[in-house]
Amino acid sequence: HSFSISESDQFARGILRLRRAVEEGIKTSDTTPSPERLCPEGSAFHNDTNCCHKLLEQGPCGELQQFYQVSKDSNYGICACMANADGCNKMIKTNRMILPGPNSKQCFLAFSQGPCQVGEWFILNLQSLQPECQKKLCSSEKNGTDTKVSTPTSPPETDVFDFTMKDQCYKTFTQGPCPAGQYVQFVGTLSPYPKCFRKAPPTCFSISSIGTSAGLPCTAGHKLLFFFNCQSDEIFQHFERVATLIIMPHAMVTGALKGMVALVTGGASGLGRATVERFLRQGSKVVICDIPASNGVELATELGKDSSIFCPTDVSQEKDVQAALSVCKEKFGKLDIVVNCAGIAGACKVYNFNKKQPHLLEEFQKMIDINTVGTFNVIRLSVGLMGDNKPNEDGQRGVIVNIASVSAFEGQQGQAAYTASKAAIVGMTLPISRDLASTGIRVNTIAPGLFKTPMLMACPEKVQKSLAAAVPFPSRLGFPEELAHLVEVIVLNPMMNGETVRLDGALRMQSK
Ligand SMILES: NC(=O)C1=CN([C@@H]2O[C@H](COP(=O)(O)OP(=O)(O)OC[C@H]3O[C@@H](n4cnc5c(N)ncnc54)[C@H](O)[C@@H]3O)[C@@H](O)[C@H]2O)C=CC1
Ligand SMILES: C[C@]12CCC(=O)C=C1CC[C@@H]1[C@@H]2[C@@H](O)C[C@@]2(C)[C@H]1CC[C@]2(O)C(=O)C=O
Repeated sequence: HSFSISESDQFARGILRLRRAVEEGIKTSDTTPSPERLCPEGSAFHNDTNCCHKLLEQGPCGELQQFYQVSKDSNYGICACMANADGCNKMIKTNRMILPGPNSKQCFLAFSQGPCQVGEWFILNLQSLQPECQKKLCSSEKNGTDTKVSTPTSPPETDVFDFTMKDQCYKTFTQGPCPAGQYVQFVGTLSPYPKCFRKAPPTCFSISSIGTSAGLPCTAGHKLLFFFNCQSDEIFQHFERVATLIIMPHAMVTGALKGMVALVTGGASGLGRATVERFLRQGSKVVICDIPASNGVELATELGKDSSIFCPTDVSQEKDVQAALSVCKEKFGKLDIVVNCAGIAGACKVYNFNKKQPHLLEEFQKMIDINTVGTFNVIRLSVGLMGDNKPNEDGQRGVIVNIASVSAFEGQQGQAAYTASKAAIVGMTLPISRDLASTGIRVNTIAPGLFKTPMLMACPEKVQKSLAAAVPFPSRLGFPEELAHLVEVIVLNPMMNGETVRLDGALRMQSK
């Protein structure tokens, strides 16, 4: 028999089959290449595992997929070869060490599958080059003749960084170079040398690409997705889902909005902020409108002054919106997209029979003022600027996306004001789209269900849980990024006009 094994990503399995065949005494033809030679370019065969292992960038450890760990207070390091090749479950054990120092013993936390279990401390002994595993943490007691025994109270932080992408940080959810549950930050230019944090540092952010398991804390074969900004736990939870789902098409960066200019109200928080970040990732410029007390200034600085700008705006005020539009024109020259995310919520019954107190009229008016009048105000003023755009081949000059709520259809108890304010947005969508049709401006509305944003997080935790449990599938709160994805889809689909779309996991809200 001769075997022809393609160099696909199934290569590892192919080799195992070949080996088994050889063991079973089936003769291979003379032309059958050796397993070593079957390894695709960029990988190397390893006898310990019977697999081809992908090669990483040459790091200080040599040829296989490796991690290099250096203790906080010395140059002592260990190379742990833990290439877990596709289709191959075995780990290559640690077999090399770089110990450029005197005879020494030192404690390390095993953070990858090396000779010790993850989470165990081990002592490196230069003479034997064999680590001893210790169930306990290192103490300050002297261990052996030579002395340098660190007493880490937290896992050692590496101080060598090298990675292709910009600073980023995410929580490890599988056993990677940092223990699960800790945050990892990659910095630098060449290879995956991590820094482990117990908590995310205050600002850690940035790339937007899909990585693979190679060298990253994700199980082999899984894809790992990096998002912009990982300041909040929401994003980390998102990562966990990505790891289990393997792919997340809605997070792909396509550059589809390149060259466009967008104005997002309520852009400093929650759904608005996710939309701002997505738009920037997809190549557009963004004017972030939010109230002066928001963190819009810091956000725009963090996201980049060339492509974003914050305008302090109360959407219900004509002069504020005019000022934001002037800034938009001055800085970016035009306006293509408006997303009306600004909004407030609250809960108050129409009459409190215990206190004999009616719903405050000002409260009702304020809700309508911001949610409804604000949305209308931004639309009526911004279409003037959009109308100046040169129409595209479809005659389109701009797109408006409003954010209402499923409350517009199923308002809960205490939601008279909020529901009225959102139902009005749904109601105005069609007539405004008709008003603007001849100018080539589309208007659509999204009615979100329950999304994990500061607005909903303001509810008691018990309420959040019961609200999330009421969502049929997926039975959880939505991620702001999922809403932002729909905004982009609406912007990109030229036939989508005059419509309100629910995004709610089939939720139909109950009375309370
Ligand atoms: N989070 C959720 O479950 C849902 C939210 N929505 C709607 O989505 C929109 C965004 O809400 P979230 O991101 O969840 O809340 P959020 O509270 O995180 O964000 C709302 C933003 O609007 C800003 N804002 C409030 N009043 C403003 C004003 N007068 N002018 C300009 N900006 C103002 C706030 O400062 C804040 O940054 C709101 O209209 C909300 O009603 C709808 C359905 C569900
Ligand atoms: C009324 C809710 C739930 C009960 C509570 O303790 C507090 C609330 C105030 C914020 C409301 C809550 C719920 O009705 C869902 C909405 C209306 C929330 C504000 C946004 C909200 O998530 C939404 O619009 C859902 O469609």
